[in-house]
Amino acid sequence: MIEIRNVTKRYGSLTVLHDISLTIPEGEIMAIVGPSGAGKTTLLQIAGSLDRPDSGSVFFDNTDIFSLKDRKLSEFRNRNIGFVFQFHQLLPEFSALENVAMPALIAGDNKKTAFEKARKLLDDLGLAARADHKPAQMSGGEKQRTAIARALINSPKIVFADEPTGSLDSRNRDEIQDILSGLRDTLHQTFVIVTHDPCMASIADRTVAMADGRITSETIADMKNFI
Ligand SMILES: Nc1ncnc2c1ncn2[C@@H]1O[C@H](COP(=O)(O)OP(=O)(O)OP(=O)(O)O)[C@@H](O)[C@H]1O
Repeated sequence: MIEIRNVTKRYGSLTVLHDISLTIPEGEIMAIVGPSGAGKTTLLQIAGSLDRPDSGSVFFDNTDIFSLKDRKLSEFRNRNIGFVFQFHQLLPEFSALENVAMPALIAGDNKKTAFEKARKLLDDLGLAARADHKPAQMSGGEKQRTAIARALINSPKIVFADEPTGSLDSRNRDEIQDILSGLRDTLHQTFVIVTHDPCMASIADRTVAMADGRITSETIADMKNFI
């Protein structure tokens, strides 16, 4: 269970998040939607510990993550949180297999274990034949599937995804959506996904709408439960 409590973020005189509180339930896909500039990415970055709030806190189970010093916070992030970005951010000089194995090696897995886990994930995501390819030798959809495998390798509590289908055509978008909802259904993987894509929001169990740095509604799929 992840809990965002009274988070405020300012850039100079601009307040981009106003006293946001939000609980992220385990095993669900939460979509965050809203117009450009609403603060979605800023909230994702803070919830994912990549950026610190000016006030407020983020709890992962009982850990107040921003009470950790930078090095401990990096370790915590690497073990517990996966990220998928709009542009895959794979390292160009490494193969798909090496890119996926990297967070496991950083977390302390030995090479054999890390590469076995990476190969299994690539197999599961239909990329067995691409394991030795570098990002430049893969399609956009394949790169994004590799990025998802990388996000999953340390069995994170949660995966944060910022516009994961934003750079893809509709066929690849459908494929990524199927993968994400499949991971939710089989592994109970928790996802928080910032998206402008209405189809992506349709696989969400819960949709949080933001505007001007505030949460304007929270809708649970099929229940039309607004706050
Ligand atoms: N590093 C920064 N320095 C100054 N202002 C910033 C910074 N990052 C974001 N902002 C501002 O904060 C506000 C919220 O930005 P954010 O990227 O969180 O919005 P968003 O809802 O994700 O938008 P989009 O859908 O366009 O990605 C915007 O007004 C943006 O210009």
